[in-house]
Amino acid sequence: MHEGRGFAAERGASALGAMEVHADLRPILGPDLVRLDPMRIKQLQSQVVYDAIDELAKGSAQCMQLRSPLTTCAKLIDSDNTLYLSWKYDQDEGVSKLLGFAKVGRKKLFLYDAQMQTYEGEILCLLDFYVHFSAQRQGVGKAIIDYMLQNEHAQPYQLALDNPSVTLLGFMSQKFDLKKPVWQNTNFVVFDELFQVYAENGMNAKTPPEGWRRPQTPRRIGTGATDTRWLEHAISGHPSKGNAMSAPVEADQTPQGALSNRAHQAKTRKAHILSSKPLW
Ligand SMILES: CC(=O)SCCNC(=O)CCNC(=O)[C@H](O)C(C)(C)COP(=O)(O)OP(=O)(O)OC[C@H]1O[C@@H](n2cnc3c(N)ncnc32)[C@H](O)[C@@H]1OP(=O)(O)O
Repeated sequence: MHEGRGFAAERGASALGAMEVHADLRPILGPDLVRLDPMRIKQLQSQVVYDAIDELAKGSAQCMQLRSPLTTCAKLIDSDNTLYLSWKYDQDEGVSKLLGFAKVGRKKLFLYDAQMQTYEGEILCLLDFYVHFSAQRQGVGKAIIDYMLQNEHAQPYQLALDNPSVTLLGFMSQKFDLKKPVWQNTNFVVFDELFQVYAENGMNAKTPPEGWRRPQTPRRIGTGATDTRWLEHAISGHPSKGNAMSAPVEADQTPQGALSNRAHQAKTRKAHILSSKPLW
């Protein structure tokens, strides 16, 4: 426990329970489900909260066997991503407990459907999602995602998942009835429903959503020339804010990290998931 900072950051299988802060965070965080965009995080000006979020995010990295966390407050402040945090104040114990979070951001993705038809659009991406192990399977994750979707004005099938774990795919199947993941070569996963809704609506493929323009040069993805469609449900965002996929990849670049970086993890996880019998 770091007494000077007023929080008890447990690691691994400690008995402390969810990430605990020996302080009442209600005046700082407000409600127990909270949307923290970069501006809000900057305005918090609370090292205790920053440290607590960073510790919780380390738990996520440990779970995914990553050498360094994908989420830190410092990185968030410098990004276009938003953190949805679940926490609670325990009056009896006088501690605030950080239970879990989802980090989302909008990215411009090129996607294949199951028939290898390509699509292009800005998609709401689930980039990091974690509930402390002591609070898992109690509805916290579902509450975070519901709150996030409501705030982002999105439906579950409109989400792209960044390198999802088997648990996350099971969660999406069980809680949102999304059972047909379509793996992309970028290691994002979208769901078949995304393309079905597009097809059912019979939209004119030549008409991009508002705020979009077609690529200036024809794109070639993989080996074949592609006929790119616009995703009807692409969410318009802020192209000027650098949501493009050319943004730096958060991966451990050291030689030791090479084997455990996210891309490597994703490849092995994807191979494992695709070669396994479905778990749900
Ligand atoms: C894009 C990415 O971030 S990929 C990484 C996703 N994160 C992880 O895999 C980290 C480890 N897992 C977790 O942190 C959590 O289990 C989460 C975030 C996936 C879900 O949060 P929870 O609070 O447990 O979710 P919630 O209680 O709302 O729903 C539980 C459902 O999730 C799935 N689930 C959660 N834990 C498990 C588990 N250990 N084994 C199998 N399924 C599980 C099941 O579908 C479960 O439904 P059930 O309990 O009715 O069987």
